[in-house]
Amino acid sequence: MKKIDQWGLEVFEVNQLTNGRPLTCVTYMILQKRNFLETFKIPVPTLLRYIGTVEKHYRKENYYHNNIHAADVAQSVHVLLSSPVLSSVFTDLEILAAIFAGAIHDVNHPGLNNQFLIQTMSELAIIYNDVSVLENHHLAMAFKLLQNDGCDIFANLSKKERQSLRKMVIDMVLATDMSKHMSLLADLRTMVEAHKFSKGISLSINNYSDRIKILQCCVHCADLSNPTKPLHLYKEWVKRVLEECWCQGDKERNLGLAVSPMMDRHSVSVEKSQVGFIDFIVQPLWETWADLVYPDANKILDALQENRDYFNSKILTSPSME
Ligand SMILES: COc1ccc(C2=NN(C3CCN(C(=O)CN4C(=O)CCC4=O)CC3)C(=O)[C@@H]3CC=CC[C@H]23)cc1OC
Ligand SMILES: [Mg+2]
Ligand SMILES: [Zn+2]
Repeated sequence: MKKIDQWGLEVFEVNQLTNGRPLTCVTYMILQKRNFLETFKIPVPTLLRYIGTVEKHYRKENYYHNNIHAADVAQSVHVLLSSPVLSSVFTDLEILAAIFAGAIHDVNHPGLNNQFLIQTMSELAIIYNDVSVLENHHLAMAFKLLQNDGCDIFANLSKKERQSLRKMVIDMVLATDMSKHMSLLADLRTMVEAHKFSKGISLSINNYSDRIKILQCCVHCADLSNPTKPLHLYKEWVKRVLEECWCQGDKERNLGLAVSPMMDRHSVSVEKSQVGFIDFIVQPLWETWADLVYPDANKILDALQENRDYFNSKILTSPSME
């Protein structure tokens, strides 16, 4: 756990070493490291009870959207917000909100995406009227669990702090809905461009909409950070996300629904889909983030490029190669 501050934490080892409680361990370590247990008067038993309950509400049967992914995203948010360029930009409350958002952002994920839940008129889609169905569910579940006996980790925050934290967490988790990706990226690009003109002035942002935009991008970057991690970790995440997608594809096929491209175990090219995912989604986002925190994310960008080249080199260019 000495590596809690490093990019590329061996989160699958942490899962083994903690008997399947990586989220509880990682969240405790991060809050302890940042002295947030004292700052926000969070009793350790309350934290362990709450985050332990949240961890239990992640579905272990999911190959990808499980408690290990949550631990990975929370820890990635922690490292991103430790970036020197961002030091003294955000308040402790904002950082607590972002780490909390990372920890709970996929809680009780059913292993199916919004499109499937909407198409099959699932109970969740009915409850949330087809709008960011999963993300609304994760938020509602996380805040509901706070009301369990002895679980209110924010009991000693002021009313104003609790309201502010709740709004920021809602804004951050709703922004992990991939349907918001393009608009979030466009806003981040606009801010980075504006910041370039105020060259030299450290990132000073005093309005909520700009501050929350950067925090939303931070959690979104963490959620899309698999391709920026050491290759052995990235490959494990690829295996897991495909297994989960293929299970959905099997359900779609059995229901006579159109099988989404990435979900069809009989047709997807693993390598091609990773190169496409990086080129269309991951690289543009991380390039913009790296611009914002220049030069702090350069090594992450290099790792992303190396991983892209690895998968690109594995694409079978001609049948003779097979
Ligand atoms: C480790 O590998 C992955 C990890 C997460 C995801 C997620 N994917 N998604 C969307 C699926 C549909 N999308 C795409 O098809 C993107 N894309 C192309 O444009 C060309 C090829 C390709 O894959 C956008 C992302 C999610 O919504 C998941 C939930 C939230 C965040 C990322 C997750 C995808 C991964 O590998 C493709
Ligand atoms: Mg999600
Ligand atoms: Zn996620």
